[in-house]
Amino acid sequence: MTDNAAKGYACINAGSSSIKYAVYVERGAGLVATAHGQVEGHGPAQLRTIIGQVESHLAPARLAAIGHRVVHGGNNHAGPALVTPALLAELQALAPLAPLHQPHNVAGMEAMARLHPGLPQVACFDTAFHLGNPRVARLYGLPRACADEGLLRYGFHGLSYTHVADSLPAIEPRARGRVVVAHLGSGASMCAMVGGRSVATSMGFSALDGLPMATRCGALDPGLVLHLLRAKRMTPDALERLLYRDSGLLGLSGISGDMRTLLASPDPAAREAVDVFVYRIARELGSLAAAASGLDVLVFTGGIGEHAADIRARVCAQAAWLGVRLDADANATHGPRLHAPDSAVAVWALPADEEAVIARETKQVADAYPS
Ligand SMILES: Nc1ncnc2c1ncn2[C@@H]1O[C@H](COP(=O)(O)OP(=O)(O)O)[C@@H](O)[C@H]1O
Ligand SMILES: CC(=O)OP(=O)(O)O
Ligand SMILES: [Mg+2]
Repeated sequence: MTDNAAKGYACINAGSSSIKYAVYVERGAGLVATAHGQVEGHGPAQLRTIIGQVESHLAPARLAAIGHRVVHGGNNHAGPALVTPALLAELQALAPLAPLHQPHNVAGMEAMARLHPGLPQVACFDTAFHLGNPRVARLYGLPRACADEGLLRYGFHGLSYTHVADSLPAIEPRARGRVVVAHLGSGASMCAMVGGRSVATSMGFSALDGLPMATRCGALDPGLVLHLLRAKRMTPDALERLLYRDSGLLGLSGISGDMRTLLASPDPAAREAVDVFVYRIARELGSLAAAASGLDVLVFTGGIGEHAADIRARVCAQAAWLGVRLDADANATHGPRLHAPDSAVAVWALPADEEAVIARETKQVADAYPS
């Protein structure tokens, strides 16, 4: 292999339940995916599997850089950044704010640095897409000093929203209007975009806020947290476990955090968990439409958003007041165009492809790096 070989990029997306990965190689002026995959869990064995997959799907390209999804970038990163020892320390310090993600994001970087010392690695931030939200959308009703310390809304799933913002103009004439995207996966959030930019989002300071998720609680009254600390004498660790791992669809159903399992279950508790999920999405949709001053386009993405026709139908039925009308046949076959001819709102189901955004951002940063 020579330096003239095309450049290849490995993309690593450590989510809460699994690691997704992809290999992209340069072809002409663009990037083409040669592999896309997912491994359950986050340990060294999973990283070894990914490394094997990357090596076998790279040739004849040479590995030019490795890109990582990083869930929390704090306030300092409005775009992707080269991984340095200082950046790693900064990302580690943010780990308590994203305990299901950040430790795995950092572990992936450290493992790849051991395997490929000197190879550029790039951090691609979920938070970057929302950093330009208006200040009123970022502030909590806390004393000003709290905001000055960084106690603000950040928002996540930004790589997925970037992918939607990038793909929508090719298929939807009103893509640059008032768009709400529902990213419904193991983690779930929603984002209002105007002109292709985020103006508000359902997640906040941490990836706990907003919608109930597979195992996370979603928005809570902070008074309830105080009650758990005081009256129930919960330790911070026990509280973290309750809110991040034992709540959401899993906690509500007592059965599973996996939507497929719940939809297949006749158990009333499974049905109620799904009811709460749908209800909260519909309420958040109204809130985000208010933040965007209206609704032109609604996009569903993520594992549930792409594949669960029943969930989409129920959310859209509750959004009839906004002018949403679904084409039942198109919805049953996952569109991607889902709206009926008389719908005031365009509705789409689009695949989540965070790895495509990681590849593009990684190339952009690595190309500027002296090799
Ligand atoms: N055909 C389907 N019908 C309903 N739910 C589905 C379907 N396929 C996947 N899902 C759900 O998607 C969720 C996982 O979404 P995904 O975006 O892959 O998650 P992650 O956040 O881990 O990346 C799970 O709840 C799973 O049950
Ligand atoms: C931010 C977040 O919740 O990510 P994921 O959906 O990958 O768990
Ligand atoms: Mg995900």
